Amino acid sequence: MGGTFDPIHHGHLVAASEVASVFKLDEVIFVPTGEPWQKAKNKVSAAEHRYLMTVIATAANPQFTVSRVDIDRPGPTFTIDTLRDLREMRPDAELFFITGADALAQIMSWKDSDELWELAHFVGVTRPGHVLDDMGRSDVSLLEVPAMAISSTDCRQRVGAQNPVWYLVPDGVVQYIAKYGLYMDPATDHDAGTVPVTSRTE
Ligand SMILES: Nc1ncnc2c1ncn2[C@@H]1O[C@H](COP(=O)(O)OP(=O)(O)OP(=O)(O)O)[C@@H](O)[C@H]1O
Ligand SMILES: O=C(O)c1ccc[n+]([C@@H]2O[C@H](COP(=O)([O-])O)[C@@H](O)[C@H]2O)c1
Repeated sequence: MGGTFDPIHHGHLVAASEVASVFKLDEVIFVPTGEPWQKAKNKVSAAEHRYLMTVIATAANPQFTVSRVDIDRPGPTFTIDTLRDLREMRPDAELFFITGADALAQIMSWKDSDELWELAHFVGVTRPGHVLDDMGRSDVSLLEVPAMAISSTDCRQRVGAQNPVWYLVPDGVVQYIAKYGLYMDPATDHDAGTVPVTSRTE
């Protein structure tokens, strides 16, 4: 499952869990984007913060892992590169790409969108406020997941307005946001505080 995860929230986790169960997946790899080129650059938190929040949020589930492929690859993040890298790392795996209704609706604007379908099976999940459409493709599956009307935008705005994000994001992520002072000033860049250094492996 790819995402900017700024921050990761329970909508992401419920969607991943439901797809894993229905499609009997061995593992769900969360892949935080490096530079999400379709989002305003100065409005996205440092990749290390987003990566670490994703690690914290997924730590309790043995089926969930986090990959650095997108944040370690320089330049804008394209899913075509994500899937090629994952395929190289896991040549025997059958890949599924989990995406919400809003992201799926944009897929034809993604880089090399014609070639994406050969690299993975796409699973589009329902998301409150968005229409889920498989674009008539047999290589896209649609899945209704428990409705979680949560967005990262809303979580950031709540922190900026000093409203709680408890139970919208995992507890450890609430604490991480407070520790590094993320999203405190909605008028400025999210990249507040010192970015922790992590090792550059998968
Ligand atoms: N509440 C949700 N239910 C189902 N899918 C979701 C939900 N929130 C996000 N997704 C999906 O998860 C993926 C990553 O989303 P992303 O990290 O951009 O979160 P977001 O909440 O949409 O962020 P933002 O509000 O900053 O745009 C996308 O495919 C998106 O459609
Ligand atoms: O490949 C592209 O051109 C492309 C353009 C926009 C988004 N994506 C991917 O879609 C996923 C969700 O992105 P986002 O911006 O909604 O967090 C994430 O894995 C992104 O890398 C991919």
